[in-house]
Amino acid sequence: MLQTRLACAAWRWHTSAQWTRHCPAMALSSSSRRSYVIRPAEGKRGEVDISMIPPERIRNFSIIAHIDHGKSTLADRLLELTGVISKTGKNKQVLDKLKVERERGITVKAQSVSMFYEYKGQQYLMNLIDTPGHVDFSYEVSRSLAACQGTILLVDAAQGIQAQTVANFYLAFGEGLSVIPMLNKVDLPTAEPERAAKQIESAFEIEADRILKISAKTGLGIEQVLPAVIEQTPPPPGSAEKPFKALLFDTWYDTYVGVVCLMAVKDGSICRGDRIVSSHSGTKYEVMEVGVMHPEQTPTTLLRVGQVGYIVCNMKSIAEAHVGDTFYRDRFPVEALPGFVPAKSMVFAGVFPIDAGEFDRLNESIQKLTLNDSSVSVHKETSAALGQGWRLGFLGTLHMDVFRQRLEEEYDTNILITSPTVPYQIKYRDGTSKFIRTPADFPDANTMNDYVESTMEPFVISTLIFPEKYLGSMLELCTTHRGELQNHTFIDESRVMLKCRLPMAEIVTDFFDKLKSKSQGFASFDYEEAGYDASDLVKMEVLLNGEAVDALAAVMHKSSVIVAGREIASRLKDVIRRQLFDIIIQTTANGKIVARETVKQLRKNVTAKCYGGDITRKMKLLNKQKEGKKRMKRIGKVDLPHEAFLTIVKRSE
Ligand SMILES: Nc1nc2c(ncn2[C@@H]2O[C@H](COP(=O)(O)OP(=O)(O)OP(=O)(O)O)[C@@H](O)[C@H]2O)c(=O)[nH]1
Repeated sequence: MLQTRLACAAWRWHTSAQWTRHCPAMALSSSSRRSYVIRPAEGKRGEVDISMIPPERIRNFSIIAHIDHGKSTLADRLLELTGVISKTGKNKQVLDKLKVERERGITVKAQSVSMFYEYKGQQYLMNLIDTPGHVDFSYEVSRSLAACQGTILLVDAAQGIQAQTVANFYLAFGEGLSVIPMLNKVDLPTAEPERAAKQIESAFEIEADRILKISAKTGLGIEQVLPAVIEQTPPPPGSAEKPFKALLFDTWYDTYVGVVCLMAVKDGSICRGDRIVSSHSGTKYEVMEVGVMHPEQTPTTLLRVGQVGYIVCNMKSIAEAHVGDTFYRDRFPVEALPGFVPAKSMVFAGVFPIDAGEFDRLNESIQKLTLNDSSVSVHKETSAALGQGWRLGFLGTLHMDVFRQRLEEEYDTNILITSPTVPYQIKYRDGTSKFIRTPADFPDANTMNDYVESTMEPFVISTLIFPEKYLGSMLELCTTHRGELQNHTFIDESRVMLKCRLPMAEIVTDFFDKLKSKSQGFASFDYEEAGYDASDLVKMEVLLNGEAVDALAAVMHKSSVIVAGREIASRLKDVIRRQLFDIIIQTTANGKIVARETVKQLRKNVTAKCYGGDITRKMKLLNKQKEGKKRMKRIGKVDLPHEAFLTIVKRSE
């Protein structure tokens, strides 16, 4: 420990020109050497010590692309090429570590990995950050880009440019990153690399002859990828002589070591035993471990300027890790980095434990999971129907669904989640305003006119890219969702890019499903926020046997009330099981009843069909019924299944 500390201290005295000669690694015992020596690719000679790599030979880069264009598969090939994982032929999206990612085949969490690569006789440290493609996770992309100097823009040669290709290109361009264009999937019979290259040329003003053509699946052209990254990405800026300064850009919770912070070191170096300070809170911490992802957490002696690695320090509470925070060495304060614009929640949903006794455990699970996903906002909420819970804010409905799945699978929780709603804004006559995250807080229809000046809803500018033959149906889709066409342009002879201003609430419902079905899967879609506008909003309430259920209330545009009111009542009728009494379902808006349905009473004896005395069969049926009841919530006298709370969001044509 002391040895490491001395080595680290000695290290700081050396200029970058002297560093190889006086590398502290040389002073360490062979046992401590093991912790920072990483083997290069199979068949290559020797071992590589990460502290031996000067910043000029570090490249921090990411891969950005539209969903499914092959980022994670390309990452697999690069990890194989550099010997981080062996070439078994079985590696599939190795960096998609979460169960939810493997099940859904999508990346939801950016992952970083350090690799060594020999180029022109020199060892390079290549830090790759694999990012998600879906718009709901673009916050992960923008945070990751802050740790990089270059990015591979990957485009499927068969599909060409899609909506998220455009959005991610502009994110990288805005960050000033060097963009390395590549066409993937050239092995596909449907690939049209020349056409896709032309699209890249016309949309992003990138010369077609700069674009590499590869197949991440077959490995074709893979050997050109890292040389292109080295040639086209500048080394990380920063100085070895300046005091330590690092950007915290990701965190997660590790069962063994607790809070792990992923940092990009902007200046100086840090090692175990050092004391660091958070610019955000001023709290001091002792560094317990530093290391790189290779692909798992691999301890190293130090992290130095230009590197991307993790730090474990004695953070007691998970709330202390503030993504975007700048850390510096105790007694060597630095100017804080600008950090990140906080993620803005676009949809909110209530989360409640099915069993109220589970509240504390669920609270802890939510805290741990939000540490791994800082874009989720958390507020406590109490519902008359569902008791104590939380109102969580997400970046979109896929984000919400992934969070729910992770909460249930990784933390073994049994939760009830309500229909998502967008944040509405209420402007009052006294000049004040308020954001409404839950429909239950929407002003009462009877008294609203006395004190409310206007109700506002959030809008987005959406980008749709699709083959020309779908132009008519795409325009119709936008107008039926209260969209306002802004413009449309051709990105090549037969593909259209359409920009349209839409209320965010329309996207939360079923816009994406309809887009896919109306374009037979050929349209892609992305959006960015575009502020608030006044809108004629109404609160719809649901009454069960005359009792309003706050957790089922929804806010909607006046024009949707009749259709939505009928649909909600009829969907609830479909999902509520018959009980020992009639259940009257009513939907109301502005104090008027919009629709009414009845679930007729039924005495249900699940074992009735079991003639004879087969007790095991009876038990099986009773257990099955009990299992179903676990997901029920009793509202007054009525048992509501989980699906009842999600009926508000779905809408048919
Ligand atoms: N034929 C062919 N298929 C490929 C190639 N690269 C990737 N794929 C396939 O394309 C699908 C998506 O690949 P991923 O690597 O998961 O794509 P991704 O961009 O990481 O996806 P997200 O992270 O969810 O955005 C998988 O079924 C891959 O096997 C390629 O070069 N050729």
